[in-house]
Amino acid sequence: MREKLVYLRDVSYRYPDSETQTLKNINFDGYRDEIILLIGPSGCGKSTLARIFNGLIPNFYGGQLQGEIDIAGYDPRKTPTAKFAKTVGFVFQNPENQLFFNTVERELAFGLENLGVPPAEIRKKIDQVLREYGIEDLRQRSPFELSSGQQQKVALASVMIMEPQILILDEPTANLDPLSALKMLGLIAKKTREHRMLTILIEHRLEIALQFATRVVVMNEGQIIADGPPLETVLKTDYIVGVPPMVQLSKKLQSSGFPVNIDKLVPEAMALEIIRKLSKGGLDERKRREDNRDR
Ligand SMILES: Nc1ncnc2c1ncn2[C@@H]1O[C@H](COP(=O)(O)OP(=O)(O)OP(=O)(O)O)[C@@H](O)[C@H]1O
Repeated sequence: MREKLVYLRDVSYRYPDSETQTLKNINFDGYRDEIILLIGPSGCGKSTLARIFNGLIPNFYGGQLQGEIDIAGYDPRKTPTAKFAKTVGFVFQNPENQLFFNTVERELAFGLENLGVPPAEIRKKIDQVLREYGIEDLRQRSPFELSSGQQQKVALASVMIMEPQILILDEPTANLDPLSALKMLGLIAKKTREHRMLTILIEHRLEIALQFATRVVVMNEGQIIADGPPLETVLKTDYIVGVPPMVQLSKKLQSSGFPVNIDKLVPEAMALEIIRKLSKGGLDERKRREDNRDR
């Protein structure tokens, strides 16, 4: 049976000075091994929902939070945010906001030191993480002198060194070029599989993110309006999100009676599928002509 790590029932939330609810009747379950892509128009409540997952709501933001909540056994209303740190890793859109120390090495050591991990073990873990994320050469550098892409990697590494069960990423590729974004999300997907985490990804770059997501959740005006397999769910809700051209093309082909089955949103896969269908159609047509001639 799949292991449930997040359980939300009828969850609503209102910020302290707000007159309206930002989240309304949210029902959401998240399981180990999932990469959930959370999408929806700007201001629909994605980051607000993410702040419940890591306990910043209500612990830091206050406000009125209602409903049943279980985040890996914790209710954020009864658990201090610091206690979430080992269980829920969070990478912000702007990594600078979560880097505090004068060297990358210190940055990576901080969380483990707080947990009382012995120094020799911390050193071993730092060596391993620096290697895994390809940032060995940054060890003694100041995080504040690094490029945005390098900072994103350090922020992710400093979260992953804690071996969280749940990883929340709020636009982790916002400052990256397309190739670096692809590599970053590829790395996150690999780590999700290796560490058997639940990863929740808020990301506007759908054409890249859809290649890695195992499920898509769509929000609008504080509510979840669709939840299911990635392509199917995006196709159903294209009036709300910026649908990548590849998805639009597959939808157009489908509605023209030419369904194509693609599981990867890459031109090569789409081209192969179309060629396969066309040549099959071509063969069928040749056979029909031959049959007619033989009659
Ligand atoms: N600290 C806050 N206090 C009051 N209202 C807030 C606060 N943070 C966000 N909001 C409001 O809550 C609503 C949802 O914001 P949120 O940042 O969750 O949306 P989002 O879907 O993540 O948007 P984006 O894609 O632009 O990041 C918005 O109307 C926003 O103005």
